[in-house]
Amino acid sequence: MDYFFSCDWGTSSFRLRLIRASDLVVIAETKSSRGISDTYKLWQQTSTLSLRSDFYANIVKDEIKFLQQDLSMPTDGIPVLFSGMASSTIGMVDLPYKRLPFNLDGSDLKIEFITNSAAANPFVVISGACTDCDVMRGEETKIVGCQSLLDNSDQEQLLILPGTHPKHIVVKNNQAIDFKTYMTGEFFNLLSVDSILSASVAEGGDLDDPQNQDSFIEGVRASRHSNLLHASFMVRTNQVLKNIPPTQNFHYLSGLLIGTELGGLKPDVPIYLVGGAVHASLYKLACNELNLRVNMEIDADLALIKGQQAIFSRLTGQY
Ligand SMILES: Nc1ncnc2c1ncn2[C@@H]1O[C@H](COP(=O)(O)OP(=O)(O)OP(=O)(O)O)[C@@H](O)[C@H]1O
Ligand SMILES: O=C(O)C(=O)C[C@@H](O)[C@H](O)CO
Repeated sequence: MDYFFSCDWGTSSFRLRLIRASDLVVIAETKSSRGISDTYKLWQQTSTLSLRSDFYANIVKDEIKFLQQDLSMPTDGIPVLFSGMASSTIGMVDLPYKRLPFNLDGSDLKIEFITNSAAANPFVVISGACTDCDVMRGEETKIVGCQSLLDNSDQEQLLILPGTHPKHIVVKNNQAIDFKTYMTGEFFNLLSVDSILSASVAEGGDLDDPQNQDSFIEGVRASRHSNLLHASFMVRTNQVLKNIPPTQNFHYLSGLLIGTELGGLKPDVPIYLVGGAVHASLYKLACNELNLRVNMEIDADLALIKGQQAIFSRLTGQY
């Protein structure tokens, strides 16, 4: 089998890609807002009608059908590899975590094959990892995909994975040994969409615009010397008292939250930034302002695909 479907089913979005395994080329992809959080709420509203796993599997089947429309090749039988919240308490199946440490080659992560006679594609679910007090689902697969780029030594390296629940993962000797989760992306969303501050922020301003960049850096600086609960209210007073435009305020809030997340990191530990283009620019700017050294930037989508391929090929001996 020279193809696999890569499914990254996160808290807030669903991403499905058809991958050619030999060279990791993305043949087709789709992204929707049918994240696990909304899917779970939807299933609860209709729970008398279907089993949870069937309800989720039907969404995947719909998305494969959608991708199939523009494809000139059959996709029946191609395995779907799931990472992320698909294996969580609110996901398709609830799988136990691998307790840290885990090996960066993916050899000790937990995997489950789901057999569903009605599905044309076998499902393979990669479970998450945990410590005594923290959990991750999805990021462990990305870390496996980063392995070849990391330094296999006893020096600690810090992998920062921005997103809804950013992770700071400590790696050494080819193992992930510790991590911490931050609510940065979720707080950003709650504050900018659901709080009183929503009236004072607007998306859409470019970070390359010097005024937006200055506002972002002002937010990062405020995170160093001011209390978060006080400094976040400045988004409102910036607008009410100083007429700061909402697009600039958006960047101030972003800088404030990202700066708060990064505050307290040790400057001597090399950082590997594993994110998409938008987050990478923001985090690089914040690290620069906080005198933190970014050793390397790694594309998070590619890391995920490489990680899934590595884990699946260990299981099947294929690819
Ligand atoms: N300028 C910004 N500053 C801080 N956070 C942001 C900014 N723009 C978007 N975000 C946050 O980034 C998150 C979305 O990014 P991304 O899609 O990479 O996250 P993810 O973790 O992969 O998502 P999922 O929830 O599907 O797992 C949202 O939580 C959003 O609030
Ligand atoms: O395992 C869970 O239940 C999580 O909430 C993990 C979550 O933080 C993801 O790692 C990123 O969204």
